[in-house]
Amino acid sequence: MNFSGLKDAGSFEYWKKHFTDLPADWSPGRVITTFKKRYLIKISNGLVEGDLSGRLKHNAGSPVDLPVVGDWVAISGDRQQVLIRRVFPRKSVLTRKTAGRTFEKQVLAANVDVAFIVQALDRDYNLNRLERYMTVVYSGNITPAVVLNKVDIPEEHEVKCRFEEVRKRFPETMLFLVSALYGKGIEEIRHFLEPGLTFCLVGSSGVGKSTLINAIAGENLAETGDVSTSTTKGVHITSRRQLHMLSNGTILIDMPGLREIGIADADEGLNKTFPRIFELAANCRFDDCTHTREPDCAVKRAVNEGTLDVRQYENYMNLRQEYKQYTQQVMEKTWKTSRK
Ligand SMILES: Nc1nc2c(ncn2[C@@H]2O[C@H](COP(=O)(O)OP(=O)(O)OP(=O)(O)O)[C@@H](O)[C@H]2O)c(=O)[nH]1
Ligand SMILES: [Zn+2]
Repeated sequence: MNFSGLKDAGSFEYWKKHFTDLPADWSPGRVITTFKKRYLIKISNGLVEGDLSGRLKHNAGSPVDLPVVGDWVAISGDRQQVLIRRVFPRKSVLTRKTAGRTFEKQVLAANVDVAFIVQALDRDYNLNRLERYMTVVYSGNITPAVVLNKVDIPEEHEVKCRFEEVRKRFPETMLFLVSALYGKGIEEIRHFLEPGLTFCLVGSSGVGKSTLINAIAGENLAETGDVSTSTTKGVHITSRRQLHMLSNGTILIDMPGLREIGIADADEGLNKTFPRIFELAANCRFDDCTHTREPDCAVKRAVNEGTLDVRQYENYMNLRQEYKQYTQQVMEKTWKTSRK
């Protein structure tokens, strides 16, 4: 397969090895955005629009198997009709349980290296929600970084306080204090970006993700979502889930504000987000301790002794419960389907 000319769509070394024996007329590409049932794909010499091949649609076990922004795919055809033949194995995924009472898993983006979790230092700031996002990001095999935006709004001491709070909770995680609107902290973020890697921005609506993308890129990328129309036959993209290729070789994926990000995959994510609880749990008397009523529970003991923040414990228990509910529902659904 010819990967040359795709460097600006991200590092593809990982996928190269998986796809050495594909038909000669297939070529690689990366999904830039999806709209309705069509896909915009970056290929070695430009952008093309494509559909799913019948076989790919037919073989997809669930919507999770269909391409999303960031996916590396194999395509065939010419510019008249491009078909996506295969989705390459994903290195990482940003997933969530879909909003509402359904228990569907939704893949929001694939092959993201680093996720900037953006919170605004106005009413949006919430440590519990930050832990929720951390869990989702870690679970998807993505490295988190935290951006506290709108530092121009609160008093200086409040900014400092929030900074310390997040730093203390996540000492290993990159943390940026930013005012996207006034350009503060943008240079630090640019410095952190790495050519070839894929970054995405997640966070609630209105925290300033689009403003931040534009500030980082130094141009208005996120507002209109336009892509080079000369190579896409004038397609106008309105999707907010879009991959931008910056001039320094970094890839940035813009995400719409998420009202709700339910926990779908979490085991690893919870352990990484709450490493202290994970460590403590190793000393509980029972291996399957639920850290509620069992005797000799090291987690509860730490809460009672004041060495583990009770708020952190409660948030952990909530997220864990949510994850359990999700897996239970999935199991029930699978069981019902298998009996049909
Ligand atoms: N004061 C202040 N306002 C900001 C800052 N960054 C963004 N805003 C404002 O916050 C509002 C929302 O910004 P957006 O960039 O659209 O937020 P978003 O996260 O992309 O929102 P969604 O598109 O709904 O997901 C706009 O009015 C911005 O001008 C900042 O650093 N300081
Ligand atoms: Zn326990």
